[in-house]
Amino acid sequence: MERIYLDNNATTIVDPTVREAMDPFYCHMYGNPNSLHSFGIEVRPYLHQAMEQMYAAINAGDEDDIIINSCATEGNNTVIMGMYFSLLKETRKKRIVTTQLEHPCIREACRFLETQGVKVTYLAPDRQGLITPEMVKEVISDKTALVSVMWANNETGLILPIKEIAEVCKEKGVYFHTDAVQAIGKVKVDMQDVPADFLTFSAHKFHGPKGAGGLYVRKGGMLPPLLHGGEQMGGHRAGTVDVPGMVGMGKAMEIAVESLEYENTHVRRLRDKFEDALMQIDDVLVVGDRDLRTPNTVYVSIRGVEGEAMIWDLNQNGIAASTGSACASESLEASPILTAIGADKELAHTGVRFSLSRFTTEKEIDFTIEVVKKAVVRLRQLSTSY
Ligand SMILES: Cc1ncc(COP(=O)(O)O)c(CNc2co[nH]c2=O)c1O
Repeated sequence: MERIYLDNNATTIVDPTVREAMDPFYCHMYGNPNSLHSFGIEVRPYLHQAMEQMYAAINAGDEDDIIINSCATEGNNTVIMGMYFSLLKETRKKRIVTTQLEHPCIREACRFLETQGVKVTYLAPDRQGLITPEMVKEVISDKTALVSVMWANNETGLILPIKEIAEVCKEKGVYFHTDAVQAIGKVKVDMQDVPADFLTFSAHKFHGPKGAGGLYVRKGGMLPPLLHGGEQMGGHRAGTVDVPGMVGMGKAMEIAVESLEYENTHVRRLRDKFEDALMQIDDVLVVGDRDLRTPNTVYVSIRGVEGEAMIWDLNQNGIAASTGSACASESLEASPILTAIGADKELAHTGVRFSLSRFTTEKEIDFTIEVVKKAVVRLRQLSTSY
């Protein structure tokens, strides 16, 4: 059988339709959009179309901004560092509230600001693995400059109550940022319904190209640029625009929103079929209520089976999964989410994440179920603790 890719929360295949849309901008229409001659002018309508697709995909207001950048790591750093230079340095607002669930690019940016004298609160998830609006309300003060909470967790797929958290922040007059990397294309993202001030996304998470990302800034949101230089993106992000990347991201975002129904029916059905099969195995813990998770993700702990050992076994059978965020896959620390929900230390090291996509087939899921069952038997026989 062909290799099976079940690590879509790490990155996704570029949709062939997206690739087709990108192709002309490598060797045919390759001008710099800032150039005044025909080579530059001819690409601009395609960038405008891409912007229109992105605005429509998240229902952004006409006076809101979407700043095109290289990835969500850049977008998240732009928000965190931008807050520091626009608010934290100059005003009495010296605090940031975020969570222990965030991706390393949020946590590490906050840790850097702590070395600059900023006080950061890292909220711990509850026993269900969630951050609640009440938790945020409790720690917000008149010194809080920014609250940053991810829309959906990359390891477990757990969806956080972003609308309610954004409403708490609006009521308190505190800027709110959400990292929506794992939400776009999986749940509805509507900026007229969710009063977030900033939102970040990354094209390679929804079948667009790697190296393209976006930062939504609601009208009136002031953020200094992270990258200084030319006048691109209205001075909000210097650097020659990645034309094929931006065209690809716009097309991918349009398709991702059109595919929401498919993700939440067909992909969800395959995920649930896989999860039901996992639950037939003794001493297995699946993190989070499946109705509170993105439709493509299942994070499972199998007692007596080290996460890395399972990943190796799967890989030997041509199946790609992960122990969690690839950005942190080298760290052998226990998962904070498993620790927070009360999983014992042994279980907290056994997490394996499977993340499907609209390209996953039922045949692939059926094959993976058989491989996992055999791997559990084999690895438990080798275990000294099971
Ligand atoms: C929630 C979240 N935020 C930010 C990022 C960083 O995005 P990038 O800058 O485009 O790379 C990721 C990537 N998450 C993962 C990358 O590999 N496995 C993952 O779970 C993510 O899942």
